[in-house]
Amino acid sequence: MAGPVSGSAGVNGHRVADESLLNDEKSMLDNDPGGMLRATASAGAQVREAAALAAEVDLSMLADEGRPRAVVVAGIGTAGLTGSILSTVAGPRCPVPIIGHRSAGVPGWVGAADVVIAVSASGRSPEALAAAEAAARRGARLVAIGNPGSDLEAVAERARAPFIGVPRRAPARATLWGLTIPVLFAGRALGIAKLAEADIAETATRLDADAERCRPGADSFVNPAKELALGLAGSVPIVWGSSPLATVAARRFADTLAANARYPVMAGALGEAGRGRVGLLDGVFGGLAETSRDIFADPADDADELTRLRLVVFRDGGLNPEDDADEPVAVEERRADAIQTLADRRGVRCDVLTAEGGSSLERLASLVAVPDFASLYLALAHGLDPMAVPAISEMKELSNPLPEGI
Ligand SMILES: O=P(O)(O)OC[C@H]1O[C@@H](O)[C@@H](O)[C@@H](O)[C@@H]1O
Repeated sequence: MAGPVSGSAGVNGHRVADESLLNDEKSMLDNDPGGMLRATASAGAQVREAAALAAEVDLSMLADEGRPRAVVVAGIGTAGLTGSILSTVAGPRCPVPIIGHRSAGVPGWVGAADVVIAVSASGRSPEALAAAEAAARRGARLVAIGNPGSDLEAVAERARAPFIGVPRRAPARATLWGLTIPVLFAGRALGIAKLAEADIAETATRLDADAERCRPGADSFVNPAKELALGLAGSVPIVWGSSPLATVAARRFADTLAANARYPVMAGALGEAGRGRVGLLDGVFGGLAETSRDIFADPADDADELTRLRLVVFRDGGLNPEDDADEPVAVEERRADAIQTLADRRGVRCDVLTAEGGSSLERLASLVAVPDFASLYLALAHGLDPMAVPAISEMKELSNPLPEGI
């Protein structure tokens, strides 16, 4: 296997994924100095800790004035994803619109009849801070979630708004569960999301069990995350979700594959993809790659050359008949079967993950846990530190205004 290369701009790694890098637990931990594997394995603990922290905060004032006109979940990156999770848990019959807002401030219509949930793992993102400030200015009910002692806590305090402090022990993207649970508590206090204690406990237990199956010491033939990562290696991953819940998990996988493993990914809802994006199965990375191959070429020669699509389908068996969704489960199921048939016809390999569990929170967790680990193993197989992402820091540096006087 070729050694690591130094790419332009000081980016180092192996161009071709090296499975052997996933065999030795100690060297994997050495190559993950920021502890992303450990942080990801703490998902179950994050759920329990965040539930305990959220339970200590009096959220009753959120419901004081009755049902809000709308709920805005403001935050960027992983914090922003919590808004989609709240929508999923609230379900298709939620009587109040839940709007994710992923840029600074709040939408222009937000006023005293609305609730703003401002989320930031660091408690420092300009987007969440501006949202909390704007909510307070406009007289909207506010709850803020993030790192204790942060600017966000100070804004909440000034606004006399509840603040749920979740200690930041890892980058935001490895703190998804610590941020999600308080957002769901706020949704429950508002009467728009059902969240039974048993659902929280079962979700935490499932995340623990998945972390155990995906632990660094478990070899790739018994470790579903290593298996998924190695299958995706060298491909262009396409991740489609069969239902709204599965689509949230698909988007999460795209985020972690891009940030941790630095792979280009397309992700979205299968229903919508079927009317447009599915066309990519016919192109140079899909069916055309198969037909254009020189049949006399040595397969070993083009193994590194030919970049192919790899489809990942997240299926949500839709176990909650009470959800009473607009689209019958059978339609989703047929569509998920169809895409697998189509991929097969084009010679595109396909991985399928099917949600498990009784509550929507647990089903979501069952589609997030293994892919989260897979994104880390894919990074490690390329010799990349899954935590330090130079492009994100450089992007921040380049887009920050110069200090005055320079
Ligand atoms: O959750 P906070 O701390 O506001 O960060 C929001 C986002 O910021 C970006 O710069 C990245 O670090 C993302 O991974 C993160 O989700």
